Amino acid sequence: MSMRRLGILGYGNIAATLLDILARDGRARFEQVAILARPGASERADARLRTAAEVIAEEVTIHETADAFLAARPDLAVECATHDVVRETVPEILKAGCETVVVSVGAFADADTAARIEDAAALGRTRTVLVPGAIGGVDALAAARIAGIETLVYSGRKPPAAWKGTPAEKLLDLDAITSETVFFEGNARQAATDYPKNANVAATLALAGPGFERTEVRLIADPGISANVHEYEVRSQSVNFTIQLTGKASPDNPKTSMSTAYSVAREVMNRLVPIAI
Ligand SMILES: NC(=O)C1=CN([C@@H]2O[C@H](COP(=O)(O)OP(=O)(O)OC[C@H]3O[C@@H](n4cnc5c(N)ncnc54)[C@H](OP(=O)(O)O)[C@@H]3O)[C@@H](O)[C@H]2O)C=CC1
Ligand SMILES: O=C([O-])CC(=O)C(=O)O
Repeated sequence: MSMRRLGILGYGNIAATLLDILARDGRARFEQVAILARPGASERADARLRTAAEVIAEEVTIHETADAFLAARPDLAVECATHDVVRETVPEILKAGCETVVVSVGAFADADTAARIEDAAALGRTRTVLVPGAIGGVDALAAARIAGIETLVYSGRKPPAAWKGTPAEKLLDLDAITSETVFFEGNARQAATDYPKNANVAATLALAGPGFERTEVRLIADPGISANVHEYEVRSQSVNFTIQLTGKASPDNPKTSMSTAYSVAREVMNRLVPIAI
């Protein structure tokens, strides 16, 4: 296939895991892997990503500006950074005509960001692809949306440690709770806005399903589990279904399910193989 240069925005847990997965899988071989790091952080990115990237690429380059990243002419960019990167940088990448896979899907809860991304993709005559990430069943959900969705109720349940550094800290004592505690009930727009590192799934379900306002979300801290449990129930004109995924937490980031990086790897691999699935 013709994908010779891979670009990665971000150098954290998902970026590192993605490169490890591709290196272990062995099918991916690139002329270049170009990485966009935060200004001043290229040494950290280098230490974290270079070894695995060198297994799959002839050349590995680390850049600190979008212009320098684009000068590497990536055939595909993969965003695995933050909502800010989706808002500030992804439009530039798209305008330059580079297809971009986005994992920080919650950024689309901001209507202005969503409009900028859409305009940028049209200007660049390319597209952005939102990965399912930590959730599954997005194919069935997006198909049901065409028929008409009546209700979608989602709950995201994680161990208390995964909610550290979020507004949940002000709503409950994460170190002291002894039973599962629902601390957020609202729509997907509010969830994705208030919990940018923990409610990307809510945004994905909203975008594939009935929209941000009509996607009902419950967020739960549960001291009785060690995994990230995502569950949703859909009622639609064509199909009703319930899905539950128990995602193992990433060793490097308990907020992020390990399955997310595999979902991104699938998206990349599907551009390298003759039969995509
Ligand atoms: N769609 C889904 O199902 C899921 C989505 N996610 C989302 O995926 C994203 C990545 O997750 P994860 O890898 O676990 O998070 P990490 O925090 O481990 O990694 C994020 C990386 O992005 C880097 N970064 C921050 N700002 C910039 C910038 N301006 N330019 C380049 N890099 C930048 C950070 O650098 P530094 O360390 O210097 O801050 C960090 O290395 C998050 O937004 C997360 O919310 C996560 C799980 C599921
Ligand atoms: O990785 C997960 O379990 C889901 C997650 O963080 C998110 O939805 O942002």
